[in-house]
Amino acid sequence: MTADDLKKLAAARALELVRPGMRLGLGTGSTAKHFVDLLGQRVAAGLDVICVATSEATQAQALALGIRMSTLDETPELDLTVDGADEIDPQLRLIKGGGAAHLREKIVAAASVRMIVIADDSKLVEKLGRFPLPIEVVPFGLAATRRAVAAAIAGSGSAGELVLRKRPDGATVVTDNGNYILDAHLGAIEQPEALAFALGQVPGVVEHGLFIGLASGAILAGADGLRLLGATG
Ligand SMILES: O=C(CO)[C@H](O)[C@H](O)COP(=O)(O)O
Repeated sequence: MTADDLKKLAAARALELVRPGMRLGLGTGSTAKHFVDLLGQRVAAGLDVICVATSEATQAQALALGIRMSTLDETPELDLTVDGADEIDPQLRLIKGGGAAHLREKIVAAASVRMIVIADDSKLVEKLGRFPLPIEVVPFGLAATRRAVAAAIAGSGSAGELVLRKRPDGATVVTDNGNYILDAHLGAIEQPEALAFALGQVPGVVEHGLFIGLASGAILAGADGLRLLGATG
């Protein structure tokens, strides 16, 4: 099985959690895309749900599939969000934002009674940090914010290079919210909670990709089948 087959397997298992009338948060990325595709098939067959997207890309995909879309202003509480992740540790702490969508993803997850993570099992790590930690920052004052972010990282016991995220054509990546992404190459994050707190104190940081205490469960697909972490019933 390819990694993409595994992502689809995890997405299909998450679809079993969906009930008629649910208010759903729809994640972003290649794994979440499978979930939205499968949900679209169920909607075409008559399932009635209302959804909030975590990115413009997911919004466009869902609308094209005929899924009824709402906003957090109209629907401020969601029953279930299904989203991918870049890394998942055994305590269900996550790194997200590889697709630059972690600000909306975090807002949507926080508005949800449950957040279920779907991924292939290569995303499961003992310690977060091998994947660069995305930090969304406002363009104004970038150099000053960057220095403050570096100081916050050092002060919370981590170290590593900060790289302004670029597109393949060399242009700076701009998020759906008009901001930039600094990717922190940290290697291993020994104290995720301390780092999350420190980054949250930096003016100019809009949101970082550490998701702590947000995921209720994870569905991980591997060559040996599905592995469930936390509450996935
Ligand atoms: O956080 C995300 C986007 O901001 C994605 O969920 C994360 O990057 C995983 O993506 P994929 O399912 O394509 O591996």
